[in-house]
Amino acid sequence: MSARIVIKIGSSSLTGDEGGLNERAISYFASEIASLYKAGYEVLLVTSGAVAAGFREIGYLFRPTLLHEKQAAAAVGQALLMQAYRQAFGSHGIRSAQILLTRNDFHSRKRMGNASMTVEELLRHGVIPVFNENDTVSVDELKFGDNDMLSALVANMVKAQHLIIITDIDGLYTADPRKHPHAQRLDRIEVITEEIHLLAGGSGSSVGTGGMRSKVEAAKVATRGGVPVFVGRIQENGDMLKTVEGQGQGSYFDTTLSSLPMKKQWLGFMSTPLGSIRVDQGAEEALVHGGHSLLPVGVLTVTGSFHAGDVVEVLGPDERVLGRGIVNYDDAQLHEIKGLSSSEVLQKLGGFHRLEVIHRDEWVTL
Ligand SMILES: Nc1ncnc2c1ncn2[C@@H]1O[C@H](COP(=O)(O)OP(=O)(O)O)[C@@H](O)[C@H]1O
Ligand SMILES: N[C@@H](CCC(=O)OP(=O)(O)O)C(=O)O
Repeated sequence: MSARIVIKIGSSSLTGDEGGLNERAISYFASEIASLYKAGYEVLLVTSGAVAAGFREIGYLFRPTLLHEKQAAAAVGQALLMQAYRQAFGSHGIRSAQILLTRNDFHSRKRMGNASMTVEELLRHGVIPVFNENDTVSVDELKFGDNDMLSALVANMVKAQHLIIITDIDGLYTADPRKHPHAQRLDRIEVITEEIHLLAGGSGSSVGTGGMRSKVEAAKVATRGGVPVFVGRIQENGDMLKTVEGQGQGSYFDTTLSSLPMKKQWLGFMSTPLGSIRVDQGAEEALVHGGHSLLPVGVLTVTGSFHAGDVVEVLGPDERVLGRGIVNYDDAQLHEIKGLSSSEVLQKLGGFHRLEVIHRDEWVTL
């Protein structure tokens, strides 16, 4: 199988503050992608830009901020975006296809399976799948918002060899260089620590959404799924191939030593938690560092309404998210047994129940 590359292009690289599509940029990116394609890579594109491309045509003076206005602008702009890519790829003899997804589609393993089969079929026929969020049906609380996370989930779904996130800046700096001109670029990031997260700020332009923060989040998800990530800029002929070969202008994020199997990727990054469980310091230590299961004795508080088998989020004593797991009790039972020792739980519920609240095999540290 030839190497698979997922490329994400942000709004800031495709449009200016005044909106509308920069056709020159699209044809440049298409020719760079065509060079990868012709070199034998399987390419998948995740593109933003629908809202930015459409808002002027609909009559808004600035990029809208209200959900229904963004959705209307995206409905106009998505067609313009696909038309531009279709033409640009077509001039290199390459066909393209549109795939619109929502966060919800990743929650359901069945829908993800269908999306994945469609993508495989397109690739088999040499067609480049072009993804964006399905803005019309995404509701605020379930939106990707920016496409960085969408690109990470797509990269994991297709088991890509690289995720290339193209933006308007040449990588992650020690601070936003628009505000801190002396900031230094980080060329290689082996582990995405809390400090790395703190370096990354929001968007610097009025058309971009997530800024560097959402790119680092996305890099974390992709690298934990075994996909190395590049975040940076391309601007000259041949830059895309150079970037894939490790010579790009930007930051490279290495994969983690033990990448998560698909089941745990789903649990950690795609599932919907139906409640949360706050645990004490000892339980946090056991779960996060000790590789142990969560026992009732460590549970402090329980929120939400869930059944055994559902996904819940686990918080530390300070309410920081520690991870997610599949819970073995429903919320009412858990309220009854929280803080109890194992023998007290056995007395209360009898010996037929699994003792662990979350088994370590069904747990992901985030
Ligand atoms: N530490 C940082 N290093 C580099 N860029 C940063 C940093 N923090 C914030 N940014 C901002 O992130 C912007 C890129 O994100 P964004 O505007 O969302 O682009 P895109 O539309 O490509 O997703 C940069 O232009 C920059 O202003
Ligand atoms: N789905 C939206 C993405 C919004 C957006 O700005 O994303 P990004 O440029 O990746 O931060 C669109 O196409 O306009």
